[in-house]
Amino acid sequence: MFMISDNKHKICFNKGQVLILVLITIVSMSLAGCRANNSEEISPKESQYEESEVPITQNSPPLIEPVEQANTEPRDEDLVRILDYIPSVYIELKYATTDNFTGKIIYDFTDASLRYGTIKKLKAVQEELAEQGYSLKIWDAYRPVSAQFTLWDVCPNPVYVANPNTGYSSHSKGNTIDVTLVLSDGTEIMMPSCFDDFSEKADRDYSDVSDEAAANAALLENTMSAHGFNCYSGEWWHFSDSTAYTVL
Ligand SMILES: C[C@@H](N)C(=O)N[C@H](C)C(=O)O
Ligand SMILES: [Zn+2]
Repeated sequence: MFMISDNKHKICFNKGQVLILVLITIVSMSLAGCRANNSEEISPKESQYEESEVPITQNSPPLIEPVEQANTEPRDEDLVRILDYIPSVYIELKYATTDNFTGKIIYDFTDASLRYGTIKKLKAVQEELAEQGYSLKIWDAYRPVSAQFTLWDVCPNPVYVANPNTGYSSHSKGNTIDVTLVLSDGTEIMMPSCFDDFSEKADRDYSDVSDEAAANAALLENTMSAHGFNCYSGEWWHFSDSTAYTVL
């Protein structure tokens, strides 16, 4: 027999009751411990953090991050950000906005990327143009195959959009750009047509545009050509590195 007492009360327990009290105390303490451990694992703060770590979309370019390069020069076939190597170039990716012939956002990234080997050639173009007061302005560079299907759905004309059902656009190989010419301070100049103007003004026969537009288009074409780019006859803005790569 056990007894607990204060000035006014006395409570007596037999051995069985004491044993039950001890068991209840042990079970309560271990349940409290479990709850404490679990609350550490699934605290709201941590679960929110994990959700924000999943921003990758299927359209993201398969870029080689500078950190992976460990201060060494990339390999020619590495897909890298153009601005990391040619910071003076202007970039306005039309398919990252609704300001393109589809009226829709075609891909969800805003970094323009190309093969490093192609960027080296483009850098030489930019330097030569800068000496004359001009700069490149890039409208499109690496383009995922999924984006090509979207463009083809809206404009199934192989002169203006490469058919992804029968081959790949060279944009999806990371060695091709859609580019125009501007002044070094970014001022627009006369060119044969707007981007993706799918009319006769788009081709490289400049006899149907003003002398000024023809001269500017010729300067862009000749400089790109001199540094190893092939100039697509159907679109004055479309250039491919003469070095071939596979689809990414
Ligand atoms: C859609 C246009 N900007 C373009 O790049 N056309 C060529 C032919 C392509 O789709 O590769
Ligand atoms: Zn193009």
